[in-house]
Amino acid sequence: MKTTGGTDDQKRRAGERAAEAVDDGDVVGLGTGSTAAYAIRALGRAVDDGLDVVGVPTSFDSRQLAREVGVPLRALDEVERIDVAIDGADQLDSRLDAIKGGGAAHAREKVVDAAAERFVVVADPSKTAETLSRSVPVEVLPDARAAVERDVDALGGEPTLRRAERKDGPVVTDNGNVVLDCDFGAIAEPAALAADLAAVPGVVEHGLFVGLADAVYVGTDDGVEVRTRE
Ligand SMILES: O=C[C@H](O)[C@H](O)[C@H](O)COP(=O)(O)O
Repeated sequence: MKTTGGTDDQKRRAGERAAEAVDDGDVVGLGTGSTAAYAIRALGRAVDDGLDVVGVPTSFDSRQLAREVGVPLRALDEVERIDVAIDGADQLDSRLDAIKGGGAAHAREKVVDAAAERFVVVADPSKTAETLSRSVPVEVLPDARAAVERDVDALGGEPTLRRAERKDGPVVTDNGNVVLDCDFGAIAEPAALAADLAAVPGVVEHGLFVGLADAVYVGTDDGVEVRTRE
């Protein structure tokens, strides 16, 4: 499922630049995916050098990596605020709206990213687009799959159950649910589609992140392009 045309160096530049913007004493949302991982590793090095931060992980993988690199962790319900969240994206448009969930982590990511005072997306140039058009990952209660498929179809989408690669059967999220990748073609009104999907019974969370990002750091071959919400 995960596809990206970006290079590791582009992702590293974006992740490391975002980590540099973390201040002493910050509570940091730790996103999921290969780009956010560079930020987590950079934070680990900064902690070694004396930075005082607490990380709130968004997935099994981000928790594991943060532990490995020595970022102190708290669960979301153990912190009173999140100062900044750093997270990747599968596609981004010029309004900073995003599609996330290529790694099926979007439900917890959305809670953490939305709770953050400042949400920074880290990406490579292959993720940017004028209009969002990738399939939208939709996390669904397993028993509701068929009903949600019918509702997605009625909304003009084409749902496909995400299947595991090294196991028979579906991908099961960190929350015990399944994922429908829903192809809506070019998404002219992301906010309207986000509201429609959120209203479908059985949908736990969808991967449209509309109006949430404050800034996007796009790593390029020779630097980082910073875009902020106007
Ligand atoms: O579920 C996964 C997350 O939404 C990731 O942040 C997203 O898929 C981007 O990952 P990557 O940086 O590996 O392309």
